[in-house]
Amino acid sequence: MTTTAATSTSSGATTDLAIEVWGLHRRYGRGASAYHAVRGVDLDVRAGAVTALLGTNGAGKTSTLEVIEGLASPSEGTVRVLGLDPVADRDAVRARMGVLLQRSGFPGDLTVREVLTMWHGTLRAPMPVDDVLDLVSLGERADVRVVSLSGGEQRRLDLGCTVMGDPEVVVLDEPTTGLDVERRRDVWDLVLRLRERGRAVLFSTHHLEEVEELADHVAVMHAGQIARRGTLAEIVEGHPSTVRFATPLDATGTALDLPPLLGEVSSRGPHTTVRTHDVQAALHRLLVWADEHAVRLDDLRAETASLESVFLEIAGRTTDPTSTDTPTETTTEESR
Ligand SMILES: Nc1ncnc2c1ncn2[C@@H]1O[C@H](COP(=O)(O)OP(=O)(O)OP(=O)(O)O)[C@@H](O)[C@H]1O
Repeated sequence: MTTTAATSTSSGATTDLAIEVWGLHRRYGRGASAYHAVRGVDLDVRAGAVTALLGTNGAGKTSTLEVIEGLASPSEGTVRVLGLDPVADRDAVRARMGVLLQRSGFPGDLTVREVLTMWHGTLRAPMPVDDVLDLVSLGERADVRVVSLSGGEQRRLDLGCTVMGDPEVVVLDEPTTGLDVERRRDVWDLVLRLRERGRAVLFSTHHLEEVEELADHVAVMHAGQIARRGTLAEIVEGHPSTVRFATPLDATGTALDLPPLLGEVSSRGPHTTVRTHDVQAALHRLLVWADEHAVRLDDLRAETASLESVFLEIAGRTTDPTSTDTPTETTTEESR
């Protein structure tokens, strides 16, 4: 069965947006000591697509997801899940949304099968317990008590409960935390299967490779805001590539004058970095210049823009291995 969630807008038109967030703010506490964790987030999550909320620790991912999950009200802004308010219409939304929290609280003395059977009883049209055990590879652990499960097994049990009701919308807060590489891949497969079935999946993560593997759309969150969003290609597009090399010196140890290199050139300690939108031309100019001047370029490296370079820049760091040094010079050379 493949279904696509379609919800009605206020104008009566249908949309394939399963989750819509406009101008979301979330503050903890009141008055002068309030902490403003989410600062004007807009987000769309489509049916039949996987959306990643990628962010550093404390970026505000969980604070945002909790509002979408109906566990907290927005301080400001609007959230709609399948066209409904997840707090005011909580019962209607919960029947159609599966949620994986960062931590679950199943009683430790219940077995895996007992937990799944208990959860089964709370859902309208659940999958059989044995199917869920297979789906999350816990068949052989069915009679083990929750307290004796490893962290990864507990995570898979949580995930089993999340998908047992075959929800139209699935929200996963860091679904692969604590899982080894093999189990992480199992979760990825599960997410992709949900997408094939037309489900809308929103997950938060710190893992770049998880985003690259799974996400159709990415929202990069930092300091309570969405710093960038779009497809992976859209996010990376427009971000400069880098060329790095040990700063060439003359016999007296003075840095040689470089040719125009089609980008922003900066020197940190013994290295020079060029950030450019035309890495091939910049490299060509550099190598021709080095040949003509009989200069050897040590530690020469070229790196095209990637999700990692975008993410690290947003997080306020750089991929430059010499970045702990103090910058000594920055010039923009397009105009030369
Ligand atoms: N109940 C709370 N009271 C006060 N501050 C809070 C509360 N919950 C979260 N915060 C703060 O809000 C900010 C955002 O936290 P949140 O858990 O949403 O971030 P996150 O992106 O999910 O981080 P992580 O990846 O580490 O889970 C953090 O600075 C956090 O300390």
